[in-house]
Amino acid sequence: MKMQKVHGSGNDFFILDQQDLDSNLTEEQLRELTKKVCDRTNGLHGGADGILYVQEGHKDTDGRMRVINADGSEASMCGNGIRTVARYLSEKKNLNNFKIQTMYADLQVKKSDDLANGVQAYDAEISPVSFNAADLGMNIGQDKLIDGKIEKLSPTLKFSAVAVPNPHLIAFVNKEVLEGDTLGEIASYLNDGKNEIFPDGVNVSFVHILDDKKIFVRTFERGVGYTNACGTAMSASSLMYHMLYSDQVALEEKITVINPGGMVNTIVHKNQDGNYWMSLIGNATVVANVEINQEKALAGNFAGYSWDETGEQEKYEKFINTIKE
Ligand SMILES: N[C@H](CCC[C@H](N)C(=O)O)C(=O)O
Repeated sequence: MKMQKVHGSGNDFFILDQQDLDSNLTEEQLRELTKKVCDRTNGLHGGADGILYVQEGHKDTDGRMRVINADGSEASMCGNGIRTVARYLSEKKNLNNFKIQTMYADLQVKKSDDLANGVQAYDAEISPVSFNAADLGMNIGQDKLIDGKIEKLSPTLKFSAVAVPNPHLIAFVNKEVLEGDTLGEIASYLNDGKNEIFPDGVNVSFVHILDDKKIFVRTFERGVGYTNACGTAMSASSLMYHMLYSDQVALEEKITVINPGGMVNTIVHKNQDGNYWMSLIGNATVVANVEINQEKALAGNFAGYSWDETGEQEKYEKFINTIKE
């Protein structure tokens, strides 16, 4: 079985093309394989944040992406991941501008200018966007939450909840709170599988405004925990930045989003129907091509796999060092 180890802004995944399977996987096997492969301690070569499962897409698309989190749960979307799947399909089918089928939408993706030597980039549509509690799986006694309090979570912080379409809870904070433990405490509670506010969990992000049109986003992801970056979270945070600080950033203006794993650019759009959607532009790095015995991997036995590095990771790290200066 072949896979690619990839990342977008340091949010790392294995891409598994259904065509490369030794034998078809049941739904349960796909979840089990993901949990075993992604385990940071006993997994494949240091594990990953999830598996991006690629299949043939339906009409008017050139592929389908399913997102399986490291804990085996399935998500409706992955912003960093879809850029890497866009690159995978672009190179496999010689495409530059096409659509990828996801759980709730066929999303436009296109190759973007390299960010630096050897750092390829793609531009992905992030949509649909909803503020409705039902789309968020949120129970707070009201239908929307935009810059409002959830007293049970914090007496001071104000939150916004938006589905893109996976669910995000976002708070704008100062540097001290950004770097503190509050994010992990709130997110661990909301993803404990027992709380009544988000019974199905939620991705939680703290956002700190660095400068005009420049934000830092730190995310604790549903189904994973802290990640280097979360593409849908950075897109959702950019939308809330525009909505709550429209004096700083208007529609169609490029926002620079810094995260622990690197950076992306985002643009907030509004279509004729008045619906928001975002562009998420950032790296799509292939770290290595991997070959492993499928049956062994399903049993969590990773002896004897092949790991063929592309050399792109060191070019990505060189690029990151330039933006951190
Ligand atoms: N953990 C997310 C899915 C992965 C999203 C993230 N990796 C991204 O880049 O958008 C969820 O359960 O909704």
